[in-house]
Amino acid sequence: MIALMILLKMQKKQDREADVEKLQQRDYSSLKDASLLRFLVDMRGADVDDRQLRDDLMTMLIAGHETTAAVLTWSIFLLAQNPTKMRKAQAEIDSVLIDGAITAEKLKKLEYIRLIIVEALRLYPQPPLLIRRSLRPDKLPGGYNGAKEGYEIPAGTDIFLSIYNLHRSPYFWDSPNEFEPERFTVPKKDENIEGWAGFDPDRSPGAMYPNEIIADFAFLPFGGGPRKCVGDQFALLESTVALALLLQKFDVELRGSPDEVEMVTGATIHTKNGLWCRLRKRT
Ligand code: HEM
Repeated sequence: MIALMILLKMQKKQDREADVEKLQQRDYSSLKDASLLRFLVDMRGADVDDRQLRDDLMTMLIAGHETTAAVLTWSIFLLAQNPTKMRKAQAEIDSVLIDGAITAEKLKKLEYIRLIIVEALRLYPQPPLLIRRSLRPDKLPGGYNGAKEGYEIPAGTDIFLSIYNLHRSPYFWDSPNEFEPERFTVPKKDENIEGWAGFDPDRSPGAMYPNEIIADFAFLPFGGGPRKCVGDQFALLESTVALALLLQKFDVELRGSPDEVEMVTGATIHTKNGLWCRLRKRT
């Protein structure tokens, strides 16, 4: 943290010497010290205090780093227990990444890899809880099997939405605890669940992943509404590249039983003692 504060001071000092218009037109690709911190300092201007900058940086680190690390961990955990699905993923990778570097075009074609990642987010949502505080008194609808008259919410109430439970609810999902990336390719009717419109990919044509609109908010891998994740597309691309490059080169097995990999929850769901694997180079 001290190192971070020193870095902040150095970056802010440089800004005082630059003029504002030049800052706004700054070409980051040609900058010697291009970094997220540099960008935040530029955009926030000289008035912002160190605490705010530190908080912004921590938000980006936690929001963008822990979450992506967690989804990759659980994707590997699930694949290692499902060798048939791992081979299916590798067949897709082998047919798409034939030679040369990964390009945007090739990435688009790694559809099964993306489904694996979002299925891992269904089973292990990051974060597992979304939290809201009501600013005004409100009334929430009772929902399916809930109180007919709905729920009064006094001002100042903290509301915890368990996305973990929503994503494993038998109302919305067949075999909810099973790892089944293929489930997202099939539309699902509303199953007479009052207030739910079912799962319909036609609701968001061309979407990069089965999003909250397609699932009518039964699936919130990146949240929804005004506070939805700003990094969803980037996160999915980044995770696809990482997972594809790993599976292209290695077969992965768990070292030990899956039950030994205990979940610990906080801002994200992570493993208690890491995910110990045996990697075998593919021939
Ligand atoms: C797999 C990776 C990721 C997952 C699962 C994820 C998930 C989420 C979720 C569920 C929210 C909504 C939180 C809420 O409603 O309270 C959120 C917000 C946010 N995410 Fe992500 N995220 C990921 C990656 C990223 C990346 C890579 C970045 C930045 C580059 C990022 C930046 C943010 C920010 C800044 C917010 C707050 C948006 C706001 O409140 O206006 N996330 N993320």
